[in-house]
Amino acid sequence: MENVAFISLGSNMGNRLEYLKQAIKRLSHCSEVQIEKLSSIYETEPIGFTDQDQFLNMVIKISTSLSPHQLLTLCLDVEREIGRIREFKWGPRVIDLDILLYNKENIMMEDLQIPHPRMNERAFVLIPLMEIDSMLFLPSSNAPLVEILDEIPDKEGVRLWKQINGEDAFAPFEN
Ligand SMILES: Nc1ncnc2c1ncn2[C@@H]1O[C@H](COP(=O)(O)OP(=O)(O)OP(=O)(O)O)[C@@H](O)[C@H]1O
Ligand SMILES: Nc1nc2c(c(=O)[nH]1)N=C(CO)CN2
Repeated sequence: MENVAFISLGSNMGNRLEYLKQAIKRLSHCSEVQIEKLSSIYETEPIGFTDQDQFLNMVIKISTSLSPHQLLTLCLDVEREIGRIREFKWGPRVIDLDILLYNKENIMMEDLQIPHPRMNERAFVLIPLMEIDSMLFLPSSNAPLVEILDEIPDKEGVRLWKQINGEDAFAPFEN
């Protein structure tokens, strides 16, 4: 499949690991998506709205024949199928899927911005993303993401929770 995308996953309600696993399984069941790599899973302090439970966060690399908007629709469908209910902005969620990067494209639409507009402020996104590919640049700005991560003050709030080395989408979840 000709396109490469990176997706951030997060969950801070219920069986967080199970929800991450379900989301990856549902993405992989799409014939136009191939899971290429998974980061480890990190337990992270909530950012933005802090009065909520800690998250589990990770990032996955996929290859896909879906367009950016088709990929967004798939991510929103997966969130809805798993049972995400949006009560308020940045509130608790069983699952959240954010498209971080899609090839080297810059997309600025009302319902879709890629690169994700807040990814360069978030250690809970950049740490797992750099684990997958430390050579990534922010499209158009030519800024290496590893240097952007160095500038983020609060990296203590992101702690390794489950080391994942496999490139198989589910093996790391089975043990
Ligand atoms: N790159 C993107 N990935 C996912 N959703 C996006 C993206 N850009 C824009 N959106 C839009 O954001 C809307 C709201 O997303 P959501 O409620 O999950 O925000 P959030 O994840 O809680 O907050 P944040 O966007 O700061 O991570 C989605 O319906 C979608 O249309
Ligand atoms: N630690 C952490 N904080 C967040 C997260 C998240 O996934 N992890 N997602 C948010 C909105 O997308 C807001 N704050």
